[in-house]
Amino acid sequence: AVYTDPSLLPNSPYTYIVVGSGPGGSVLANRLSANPNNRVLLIEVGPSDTVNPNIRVPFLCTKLVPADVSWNDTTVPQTGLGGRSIGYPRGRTLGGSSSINYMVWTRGPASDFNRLAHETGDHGWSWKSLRRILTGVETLVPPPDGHDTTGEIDPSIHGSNGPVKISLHDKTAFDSRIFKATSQLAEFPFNRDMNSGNPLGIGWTQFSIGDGQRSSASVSYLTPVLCRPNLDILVNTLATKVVQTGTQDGLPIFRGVEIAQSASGPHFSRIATKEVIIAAGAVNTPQLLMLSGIGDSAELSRFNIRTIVDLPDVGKNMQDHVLLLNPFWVNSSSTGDDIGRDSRRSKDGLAQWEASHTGPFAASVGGNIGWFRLPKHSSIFRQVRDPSSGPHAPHYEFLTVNQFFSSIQAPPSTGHFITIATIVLTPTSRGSITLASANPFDSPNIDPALLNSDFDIFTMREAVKAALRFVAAPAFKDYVIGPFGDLAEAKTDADIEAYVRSQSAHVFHPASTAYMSRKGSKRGVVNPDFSVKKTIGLRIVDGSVLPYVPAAHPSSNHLHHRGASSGVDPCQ
Ligand SMILES: Cc1cc2nc3c(=O)[nH]c(=O)nc-3n(C[C@H](O)[C@H](O)[C@H](O)COP(=O)(O)OP(=O)(O)OC[C@H]3O[C@@H](n4cnc5c(N)ncnc54)[C@H](O)[C@@H]3O)c2cc1C
Repeated sequence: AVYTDPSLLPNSPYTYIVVGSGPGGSVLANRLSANPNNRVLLIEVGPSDTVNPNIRVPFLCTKLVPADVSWNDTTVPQTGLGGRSIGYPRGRTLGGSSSINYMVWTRGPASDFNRLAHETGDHGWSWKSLRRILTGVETLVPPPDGHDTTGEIDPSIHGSNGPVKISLHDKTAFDSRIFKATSQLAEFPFNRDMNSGNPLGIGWTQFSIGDGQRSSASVSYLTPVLCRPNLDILVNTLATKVVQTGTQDGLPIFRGVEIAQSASGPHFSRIATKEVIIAAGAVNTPQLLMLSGIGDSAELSRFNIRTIVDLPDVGKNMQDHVLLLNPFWVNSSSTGDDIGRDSRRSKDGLAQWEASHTGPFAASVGGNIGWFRLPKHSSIFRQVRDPSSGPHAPHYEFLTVNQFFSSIQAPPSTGHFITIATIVLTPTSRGSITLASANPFDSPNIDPALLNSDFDIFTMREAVKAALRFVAAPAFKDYVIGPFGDLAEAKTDADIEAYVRSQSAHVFHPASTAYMSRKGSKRGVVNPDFSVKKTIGLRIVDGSVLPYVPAAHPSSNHLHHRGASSGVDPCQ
């Protein structure tokens, strides 16, 4: 059942309490409640994902930030961005960020998983071990326009019975030019399926969209099991603290959770008989740990919080992908620009989606993706060790959008555009989450340290130059007119660097703030089985545990946690 008031929760004890309902928490709540002997409580601070009807409509994904279902946070000033603070949205509703994200579905390179297996000493994390699970979470369905996708995806590496529906998007005129360009420029080869473990090249984007609708973690893992009598979901309620309930073999047991709906309102506590699992995401998980006395003792004492477990790496090692949106003028009226400008077309598009879940509103942004490496002999490698996980792992990404797209520059009222987003995938900058106050209802200090290293700025600069080379392919002759705005003025490396620093933002992929290390290692926050070091009864299962932000869009990676479902048994 779904509860909106903590005072109405049943009194009988829960076996597991899960905090946060993003991809990490939803999968866990589903899997644990599949066993009828477990009683599971899932706590989410945001409302049900049914409160905002735009969540279901793929094209409206850019309208969910900030909204009633997103955290409205900003970063601390970012030195690498010329001192700007930028918005730092995450989902704040059932499904977490998977309910507001852009639904790009990527597994990442095999070597990312193999590096995790190697560094944690746990072979279960290897690509070979996880491949079956990666396939098992998906059901590949036709695109909204039903076109023949032969040659655009390799169905043999995708699932047909998993909870998350995935699909390609409808074809556009821009797509055919992109694929022509891949046959003309050796630097940008075609890759039929980037989810094979070797993503290098340009291919069709796969989306967690099924039958024209968002297939979020909530839709895939919670909705089918809402009627399980042993699963309670509490929304609109913040977990303010995990609470020590005892000691065993000298280690603190954390099986208690304190919850509240406002700082001044009543606080309640619940106890799990087996475990508390934190899945509050890479920003809020370290905050919750620190508020609970788990973290760097020096940091905690600044807020008069008694240290129960001294784990200095809590909140450290923060990583995120840097994003730069590069719009180009084009000589074509078949872009998505007019839909945003013309309310009649927009109304018609929405009406078509409502009637049949087809048309422009059935698509997200980012029709094609390219994954690339810096050349081996790049000067930066004389100074910095290659931070990628292996020779088949990318350093940067292109994401193509068939319209003007920018979070910084206002959309022009006339003209037609394409946008090539360039993204740094292997940042060497490391940021942090620190407490701003001891009040759990206050946001923490968010410092992703974007573009804070020579490698990151070098890579973004080279990615922009690669995008300029790409649109110079013969396939775009008479189509791409030229770069829009500040990029048009950037002629030298120094100009491009200034452009990069003034226009970059992040691509909403915070990670690594409670990272995993070998069992017994003094570094890190969790062991390879997600248990929090030096504690009993407490685990973390979300993006914060990954030691490196994946060279991919990470939502799908999160679902790959071992134990993720291959199929969900709906309640009868
Ligand atoms: C705008 C946007 C676009 C994105 N686009 C893509 C994309 O196209 N493809 C992709 O793969 N990834 C994308 N991502 C990233 C992806 O969605 C995240 O990496 C993923 O959802 C992280 O999962 P998580 O379980 O770690 O945390 P989250 O999804 O952030 O979930 C955490 C949940 O915990 C809740 N919570 C936090 N603190 C508490 C507390 N104390 N008590 C109770 N509840 C709490 C939050 O409200 C939230 O619902 C995007 C993200 C955003 C924001």
